[in-house]
This record gives sequence, C-alpha cells and structure tokens, in this order.
Amino acid sequence: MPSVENSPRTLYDKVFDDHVVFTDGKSTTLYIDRHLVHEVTSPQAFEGLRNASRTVRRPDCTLATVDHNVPTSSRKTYKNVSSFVEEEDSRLQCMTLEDNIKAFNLTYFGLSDDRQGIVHVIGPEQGFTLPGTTVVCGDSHTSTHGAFGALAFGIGTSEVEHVLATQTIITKKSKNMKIQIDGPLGPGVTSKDAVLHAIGKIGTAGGTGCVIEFCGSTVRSWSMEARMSVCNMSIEGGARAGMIAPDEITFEYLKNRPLAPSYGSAEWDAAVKYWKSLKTDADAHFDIEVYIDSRDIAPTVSWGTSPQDVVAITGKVPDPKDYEDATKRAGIERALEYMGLEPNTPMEEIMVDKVFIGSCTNSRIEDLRAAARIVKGKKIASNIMRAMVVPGSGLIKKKAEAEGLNQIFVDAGFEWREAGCSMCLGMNPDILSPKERCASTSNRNFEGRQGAGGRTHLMSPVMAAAAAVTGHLADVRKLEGFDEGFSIVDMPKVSVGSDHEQDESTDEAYDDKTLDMPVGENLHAEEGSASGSAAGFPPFTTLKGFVAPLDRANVDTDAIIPKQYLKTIKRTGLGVALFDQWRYLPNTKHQENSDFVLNQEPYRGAKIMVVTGPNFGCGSSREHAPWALLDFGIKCIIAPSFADIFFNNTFKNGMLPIPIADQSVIDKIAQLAVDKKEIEVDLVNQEIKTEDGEVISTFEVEDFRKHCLVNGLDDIGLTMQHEEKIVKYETKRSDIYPWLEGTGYMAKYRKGPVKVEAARVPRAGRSKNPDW
Ligand SMILES: CC(C)[C@H](C(=O)O)[C@@H](O)C(=O)O
Ligand code: SF4
Repeated sequence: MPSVENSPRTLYDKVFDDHVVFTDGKSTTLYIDRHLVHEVTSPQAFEGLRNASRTVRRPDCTLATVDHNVPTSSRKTYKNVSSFVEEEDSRLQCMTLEDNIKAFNLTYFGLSDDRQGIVHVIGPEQGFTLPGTTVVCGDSHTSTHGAFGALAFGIGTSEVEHVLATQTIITKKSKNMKIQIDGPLGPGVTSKDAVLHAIGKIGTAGGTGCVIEFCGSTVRSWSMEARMSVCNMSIEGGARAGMIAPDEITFEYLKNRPLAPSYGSAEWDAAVKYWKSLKTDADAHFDIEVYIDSRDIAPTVSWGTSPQDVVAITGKVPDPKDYEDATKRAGIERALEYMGLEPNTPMEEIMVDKVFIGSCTNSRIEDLRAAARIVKGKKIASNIMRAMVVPGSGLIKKKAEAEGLNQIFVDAGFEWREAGCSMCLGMNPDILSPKERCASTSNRNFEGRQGAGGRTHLMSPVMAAAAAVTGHLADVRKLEGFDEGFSIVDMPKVSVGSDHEQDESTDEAYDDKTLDMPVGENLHAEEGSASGSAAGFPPFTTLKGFVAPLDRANVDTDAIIPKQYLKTIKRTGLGVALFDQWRYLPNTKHQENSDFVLNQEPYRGAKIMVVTGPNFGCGSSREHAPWALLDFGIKCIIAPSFADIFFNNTFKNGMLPIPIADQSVIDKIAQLAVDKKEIEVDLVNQEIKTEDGEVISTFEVEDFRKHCLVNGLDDIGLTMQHEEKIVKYETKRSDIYPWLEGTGYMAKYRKGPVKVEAARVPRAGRSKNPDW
C-alpha cells in the first residue's frame, strides 16, 4: 500500500505510511501485523483484558513462547512447566502464560516444542517476521526483526494489552537516521563489532527518537543472521527500531519458512513484488546521517557498564583523567570501580571467569558455527570456571547438533544448553556471582545485568570463543592457527542491488489499492470525556511536592528495577524494588544506603524526580520501571531527555515525563530540589513553578497524551471506539496483503481467508490449536 504522498520516502516512511489506520497528524494509530508475546511482560496485559472483558483481536497474528525464565538445563525428563521450572516466581510466570494462551486460544511454542526459543530468534526462524510488516513485542530487542525491512519495536505491557485488544498501537512518527557502513570487514571482524563500534560512535542516546536504517555495501553483504545482530542492538544506540531494506538475501532466507507465504505460490510472488518496493527513495531525507568506513572497525569489546563503553581489543581501559567533563569523568570512574578495572590496562590483559555464547544478539546457527571454528580442537583455559553455549531456539540446537557443533564445544569444555535467554539476563538459574567477569555475546553490560555484582564484557561470538580458549579478553586474529583468509560468515551466494535503488514498477502495482487514510482529522482528541470503557487513572492536572534530585546520565531500566523483580504477575507493590542496587547496601535484605537520595528526608516522600543527565530510562522495555516509580510515589520525572519506550510507558500509567533540553532549567530545578523546596507541575498550563508560583519553565507535551492524562483516560477504550476504521483497514489489508492473514499453522485449520470477527472471539475449544 504505497502512501498518498509522492515525495521521496525512506524505508521507514514507507512501512509506517502503509500501516496508518488513522491519524490526527501528531498521534497515529498504526496497525500491527505481528505480535510476539513472552512470559515476563504479558501477564498484566492479559489480566487487563480479563478485567475489562476484552478478547484478543487477532490470535492469528500473535505468537507466544517462554524464554526469559526457563532453565537451560536438559529437558530429557521434561513433563510440564510446573515440575520443570524450580524457582517459584519464574514458574508462576511461565504457568500464567500457558493459562493465558489456552484461555485466549493463541499459538504457543512451549518447552516440549523444538520451535521454542528466544522470542526474537523464533519469529524470523518461522517466517512470522516478514518484510514490510509492523512487529511488536513487550521486549526492547524487538528491533531485531527490522533486519527484514519490518518496522519492529519494543513496547511496554500496557501497549501489549492495547495490541492484544485492538491490534493497533498509538504512536508518533520517529525521525529518520541512517548509518551507512561501506567496504569489506577485515578477517575476524563481524557485524557485532560493527554495531558495537557504531554505538561507541553515536552513544546510547544517539538514536533517541529515531528509527535507524542501516545501509551501505557492508550491510548489503551480510547474511540475515548478521543483519539481525545489528538491528537487535539498535535499541542500545537509543533508537526505537533499526531497519535494513529487504533484498535477495532476505527473500532467500524466507523461502519455505513455515509461516511465510508458500514459496512459488502466487502469494509469494505478490509478496516479493511488494517487498521489492521497500527501499529508501534516492532523494529521501534523513534527519541524522552517520558514515562508517569498515576499515575503522576492529574486533570490539566493552570495558564499562554501558554498551557505548567500547574500545578495540587492541586498546586500553580509558583513564578518567583524560576527560575534562566532570560528569563524564565521574561516570567512567564509577564504571571502572564496578568493573574492577584499572585505567590504562590493555584490554587483552583482562582475565575472564566465565564465557557466555547466546542471547537474541548472537545465538543463531551462524554465530555457533563461527565460534565453533575458533574452539575446534582446543580446550577452554584452566581459569575459565564456566563456558556455556545456549542456542537461540530448539531448532538451532538441533541443526547445530546435526552439524556436530555441539561436540566441538563439549570437547573444548563448554556446556551445551537448551534454548532460552539464559545468562543474558539472569532471570533463570544461569547467573554470574558477584565480581565474576564474563565474556558475553549478549547486548547489555549494565550493572548487575547477568547477576548482582557481575561484570560483563560484550563482544562477538568469535571473540568470546577466543576469550574462552585463552582465559582473557583476546584478539581472535592473533590466535594460533587463525587464518588471514578466515571469513566469519559464509557470504551469501546471491547478487544484491544497492540500497537506494528504485523499482519503479512496484509502486504502481499497488496504487489502485491505496488506503484512504484520514490524515489531518483530529481523530484522537474528539472524545472529550471518558466513555464507559475508557476510564483509567486518576486525572493528572497539577502536582505539587518535593523533588528528588538524581545526578546521573543514561540511567537504564535495569538500574531502576533489576531483573529479580520482573517475575511478578502484578503491576503493584514494586516501590520497594525501585533503584534496588543504589538504594540498599550490597548483600543485605533491603538495608538502606543512607547516601542514596531516596533514603533521605524529605525525598522519601518525593512526588517528582529531577534527573540531571540525559537518556533516562534507557535499555529494557520493562514497564516495571514506571510501576516502581509510581508505587514509590513519584508521578513526574523531569530530565534532559528520555529513552523512547520508557517515555511511552510512563504516560500509560498516568505519569508525566517532562523532557527539558535547556540544562540551565534542569540545574535550577535540581538546585531547588537540593534546597528541599517544593515545586508545582501544572500540566493544564504546561508550566513548572516554584512553591511561590513563579514560573521556572514551560514545557511541551503531545496533545493526545495530555488529553488522556488530564482526563485520566485509558487509551484502549478510546481506540476501540474507532472499531469501524480498524475493520476498514483490515479489510483492505486482507485484499492487498493476503499473505499476512492467518499464518501457517493456524491456516491449516481454517477454510478460506480468516474472518476477522471469528478470529477475534476466543472460545475454548473453538478450533484445536495444533500447538497444544
Ligand atoms: C524482560 C524484558 C522487558 C527485557 C527487555 O525489554 O529488553 C529483557 O528482554 C531484557 O533484555 O532486559
Ligand atoms: S536481550 Fe537477553 S533477556 Fe532480552 S530478549 Fe534478548 S536474550 Fe532475552
């Protein structure tokens, strides 16, 4: 469905335009083609549906699995989740998902199914993820799916509920950013190094408010696996999503995938024709452009506690003394202390305790093959206490076993595990002990991420393999036997075109089917008062109170609430967990650290928080972060900038995040906070005032969000009032993109096209879900 506009558009513009159900020009209701669900971020969403007597609108476009909480130990004796998952909270989350799957009749890959695995691995593997689709999941690394030219992004639990109920999401158009990488990568250098290098260059807030298109000859030469590793980490660069234009490599990957249109069918041909139109037009505008010369990319590793803290393996640990900026210097000092590193230590001299090859970034077959090539015939070093390989899915595990990769790893001393998130995020038994240092192929090195006090160094699979066999961070290129001609990935055998090539024939083919999108109507704002189903939160008009000052930058959601508190199936009671690692003394059960601001008066009763550094709430999509703040009593956060998903999540809970770019205003509010003065946030007039009523600053807020906050409205109810528009979109969608209806497994059990009405009403026993 090409857009009504004729001006040159980016890939992102095109996919976005093709999914507009309606818009007021600012907030847009976007149709969602594919919804992936996992056990951590869905229980509260299903509970919300139940409480409001709502159903899942498109079970045929929803796919669920368990990944975060599951043990990766052998499943030989597996009977059911309730006997297999030992940890009580983890078990409850897994069982709750299974109950919800049954109740709402959804497709599910459970632990006895080879198709189970990390949600971002199984979607592409099954062909559930397709070019030109919108893909969401209550998980920040949904950006992975952008490797297919899909617009894929993480959402919070309230948005999961919104998508389950309406198959749409309310969003705002992001900016366009381009990262172009040209030239061949050197031996031993992978797409993981490229993305770590890029994040080092742009910073973890570099892509905030943007969708990144990765392009250039380097990107075009990558396999789908390599592309997924890069799009996966777009979120670490602050972007909502990363995208790569689909090409022959993409189509080749999708051929014969169970949930993709059948290869060779008319549907496949029509799909490919559409997919070929998904390229950025020659003169399309990008708001931000970044160019990287592939020759500048070395095997790259992280040294600190943020994914932007990276350096070439040939480099050294940075010296805070080299930094003039006091905040930056303090940040590096804090990171080095946490990581137990001395300034100027050569990276190659850093000893390692554990090695983890896995996660949604690097657990695909190609990653395992590459790592196996490095360890083949070698043994892990004697100081390595544990080295594990965790395939991303049961199918990858099987394939690797058929190729003998498991034996190579086991012979070298690695553990060969079952699929899951594993030690990427210790929500399951695979964790680091305090101070243990891990060479990890995952994507986040935040404090406590892999276990309280654990120290993570991010790197590629071959670099992790090199660390395993040497016992320290090592340059894979220097390993004995490393052959200069070593190509990490088997380069695809298909020829590919350039990034911004236009296929003029394709757009035309869809012109006559253009959706008539009601652009410009103020559709969201038309309901002035809460309808029966739309009442949500206490209205937010003004808020007066003490302000807790937090003098930090890039505060990630793992720091706001660590993983051990994500195992709840409720939204409430999380205040105690807020800033757990900073608020409580190490190794104590909630013994307060009196230095931390929220343990001091009057901040224990703060209603507002002012953060002096940018990018508050970066990282994971966990809505537990705003729930914890709210439960503590903080309803408004003022900061120079916010990470996108966190920003959305706060509004969904009746909270107000206020971004203020002018640092002098932030500093003024921080000073009032330190002076223990109250301030007043007046949302109606969009002003921040002193306790005496003097206006400190005005602020911006989107009309629709303000409307919902001031009236205490839940936007699911509002969206449902637009049922007709959604149905109209769905009707056209079935007509234009028939391959998106009732996917593979479901399709076997239906006759003719999916009837939206029928698909919308889950009734126990209506159709036998083949996955149960
Ligand atoms: C549990 C989930 C909310 C989280 C995410 O959004 O990323 C997790 O996958 C992570 O990697 O931290
Ligand atoms: S980042 Fe880690 S925890 Fe999050 S989905 Fe990926 S593998 Fe799972």
